[in-house]
Amino acid sequence: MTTATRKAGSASPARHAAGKHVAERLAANPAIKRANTDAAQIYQHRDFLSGAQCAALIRMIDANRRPSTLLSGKPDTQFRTSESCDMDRWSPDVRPTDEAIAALLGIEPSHGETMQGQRYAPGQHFRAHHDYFHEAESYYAEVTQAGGQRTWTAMIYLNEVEEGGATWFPQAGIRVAPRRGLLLAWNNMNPDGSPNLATLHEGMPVVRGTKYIVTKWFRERNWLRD
Ligand SMILES: O=C(O)CCC(=O)C(=O)O
Ligand SMILES: [Fe+2]
Repeated sequence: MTTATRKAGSASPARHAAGKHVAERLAANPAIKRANTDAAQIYQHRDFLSGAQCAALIRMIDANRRPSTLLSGKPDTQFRTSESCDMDRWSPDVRPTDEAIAALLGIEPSHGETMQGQRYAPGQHFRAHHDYFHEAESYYAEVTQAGGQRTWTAMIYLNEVEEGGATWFPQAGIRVAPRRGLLLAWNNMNPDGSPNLATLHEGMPVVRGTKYIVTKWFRERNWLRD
């Protein structure tokens, strides 16, 4: 199966350019390892954050968590059972990490949505989904008004989980276990800038322990208004 056959929406020059630019930058970084698949562009960076930085973000998530929501407002409450926390991007505890992620990928910080923290207790999960917006969904026009389509996702595991909680890409055949400080990033688009079906992924249930991550989604254009 080639990536070219796995489209789920329109291509775009901006998405194509973002894919190429970021992939070239990551390929040139010796700290980055590409996952062993052609189905999607998936990358890892170990120890992207220090233990102290992870601990500070965990404290913030614990203090501000609320039930996670879904874009589509799906009535299925079992789809995403974790808790989330919107982080203040201008806070001195958040901004350096926020900007370091953007710099690693080579994307303007203004294309990034507000960083979110996620917390999964035993049994909690985020079922298989795409991070890009589906063109056929009723929410599409509204959510793409600021910034357009989502291009890259970056997430960082903030702690070790005793059992479970891996991030699984069933179609790309990649499974990543939580490890403190590990950054995982992927392009939600195909090289031509169309949504890549094979980026389907799932936050598998935590079995023992608690999983903490931060997630950052980037857009093809400015998401932040001046
Ligand atoms: O928890 C995970 O491993 C995946 C999280 C995720 O897919 C997301 O936040 O979009
Ligand atoms: Fe996701």
